[in-house]
Amino acid sequence: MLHPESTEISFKLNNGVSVPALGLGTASPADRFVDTKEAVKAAIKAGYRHIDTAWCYGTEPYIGEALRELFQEGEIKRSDVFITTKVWPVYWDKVSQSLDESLERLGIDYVDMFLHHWPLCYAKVEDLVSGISDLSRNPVDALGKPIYDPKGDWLQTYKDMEKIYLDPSDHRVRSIGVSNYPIEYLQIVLDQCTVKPVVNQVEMHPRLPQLEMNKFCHDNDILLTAYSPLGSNGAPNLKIPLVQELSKKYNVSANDILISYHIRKGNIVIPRSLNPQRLANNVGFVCLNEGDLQALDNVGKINPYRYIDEDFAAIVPGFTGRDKVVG
Ligand SMILES: NC(=O)C1=CN([C@@H]2O[C@H](COP(=O)(O)OP(=O)(O)OC[C@H]3O[C@@H](n4cnc5c(N)ncnc54)[C@H](O)[C@@H]3O)[C@@H](O)[C@H]2O)C=CC1
Ligand SMILES: O=C1O[C@H](CO)[C@@H](O)[C@@H]1O
Repeated sequence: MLHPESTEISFKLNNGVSVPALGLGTASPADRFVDTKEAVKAAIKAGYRHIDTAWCYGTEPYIGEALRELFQEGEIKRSDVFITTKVWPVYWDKVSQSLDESLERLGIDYVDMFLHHWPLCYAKVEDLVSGISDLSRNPVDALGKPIYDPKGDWLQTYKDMEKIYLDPSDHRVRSIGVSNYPIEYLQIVLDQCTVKPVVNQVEMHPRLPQLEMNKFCHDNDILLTAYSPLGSNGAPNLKIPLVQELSKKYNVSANDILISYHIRKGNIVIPRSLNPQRLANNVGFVCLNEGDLQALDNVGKINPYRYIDEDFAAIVPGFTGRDKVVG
């Protein structure tokens, strides 16, 4: 049976904007920031039309360089590519400034999707102005404990994003959404804000199937974006026995199974790779059947496992703040 490639599938956000289902993740390790530029170029040449980044990743300038060259070479134009960036909790009350910094680094004048990265508020630290250092991104005290802003209000960040989105003279964002919001926080947004988030970007894969979140979001016309679909560093999810089994059954890569799992459920997915060959080879979409999807959900239904569960996140319901463990 013929299927489109994952790069050819798109969804409609609740504000009517179209989003390619497959995006390129760009939380590259610090020693490979520079390789992000070639990865973006390779991804675009492989058919990707969606790039996920964030102020805190430090990769925006490299993505910007790639885009500039792609535009100059006539490979794509700005409107052909969907760009997401995010506001980090140190900028919880400086949303407009964060957006401007991201746009400048990316070398573009609007983003397609602007997300609130985490519903928490960090304190500002002195070296913030000198760039994205570890401390400016994740301020900690002498004991290594996260320093939150006692006056912080995470909902204020979303409300400030709304103001930008709703201002008819401000064209910097085409849609706004959230990330790492538990259901109870999404409900607060639905009750107290005007603009419904277009997505909630959360960790999601067979070991963390997010079934309740998936139902809540789809019932409320919010898409999910699955981050760390391969299990983050080292791609441990590729080794899940059922994923291996399905890859044999459908004669595709394990990567294609993990990506198709989300797209088949109507969700966006943003795997990361800096390897041009993998980027080109891993765009196969498999129309997994209901039984396959349920079996994949069952992998983590009873004992869900988060790969991204950092110290600072412990104050967000559902996160424990334990150190990251790559399983
Ligand atoms: N909103 C948020 O808080 C978060 C968002 N993200 C976003 O999601 C993206 C994806 O998540 P990540 O945690 O980066 O991990 P991921 O689950 O995409 O896995 C990346 C790892 O898999 C490896 N890999 C990729 N393709 C492979 C293949 N075919 N075979 C073998 N290994 C392969 C990569 O080299 C890398 O080590 C990020 O880059 C970022 O854009 C990630 C974490 C948190
Ligand atoms: O997006 C993100 O990436 C890092 C981990 O890779 C995490 O802290 C943040 O949410």
